[in-house]
Amino acid sequence: MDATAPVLAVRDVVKTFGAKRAVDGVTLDVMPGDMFGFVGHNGAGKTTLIRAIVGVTGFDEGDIRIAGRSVRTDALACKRATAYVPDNPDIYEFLTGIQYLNYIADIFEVPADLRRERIEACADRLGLTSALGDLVSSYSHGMRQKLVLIGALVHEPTLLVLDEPFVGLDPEASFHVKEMLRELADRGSAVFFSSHVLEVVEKLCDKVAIIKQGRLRACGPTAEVVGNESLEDVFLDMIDRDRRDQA
Ligand SMILES: Nc1ncnc2c1ncn2[C@@H]1O[C@H](COP(=O)(O)OP(=O)(O)OP(=O)(O)O)[C@@H](O)[C@H]1O
Repeated sequence: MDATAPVLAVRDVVKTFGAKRAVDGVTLDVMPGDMFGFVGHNGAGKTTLIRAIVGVTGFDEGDIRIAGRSVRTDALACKRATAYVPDNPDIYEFLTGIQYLNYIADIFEVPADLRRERIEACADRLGLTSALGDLVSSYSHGMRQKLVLIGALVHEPTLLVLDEPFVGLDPEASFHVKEMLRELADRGSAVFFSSHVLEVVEKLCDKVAIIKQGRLRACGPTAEVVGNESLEDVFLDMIDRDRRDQA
């Protein structure tokens, strides 16, 4: 993989719902090794952009490239390089945890010994090993979240996209997930995730983008975006300034 080429390149992307411009001309690059945090208020456009990136929804204008390939014209290659952890981990309830993981590993053609090794390591770390034989229908939200995450890591994606990955996780699981994401990025993959937990984003991410009403209001290395303030201060100042400008 070329370390100087973006794993994810979003260019002037617009997504409309009727008259609403949910994503309004967003451009950003996520590089190999990046932990990239995507923050914004409720309804700002985070999930809409994430869905466009992973190819579960289309978009009206612009271009999205994953490892140099366009999600419009080379969708399958893009999907092969990507793992997606949605905010609502609705997965096949009639499968057991291990059946689900083997299903994902089959799709991504992960060899048997490698998948066993990865599944064991991740499940042990997240405390899910003893539940892998149980039906997904018996899992709590947090257990489903962990299972989807293990499924995402089982094929060592070039790009991992997560929507609110820490919601529903207990503090210990949250700690391990942060470590696992960091380790994936350290191996050269790119991690892009949305979160409302600004402290986590500030601590974990080397880059951050702030979206408001579909437009990027800040984007770059976390240290530069934050300056001498905290990410929370920057975010709240932005909202205050906008309120004053509108008054
Ligand atoms: N399927 C849809 N049909 C119509 N409008 C939609 C649809 N999906 C999203 N929107 C609108 O697009 C805008 C952006 O929504 P989106 O879900 O991307 O926000 P978000 O930043 O992920 O919010 P949250 O933090 O609450 O999850 C909102 O105004 C929302 O109402």
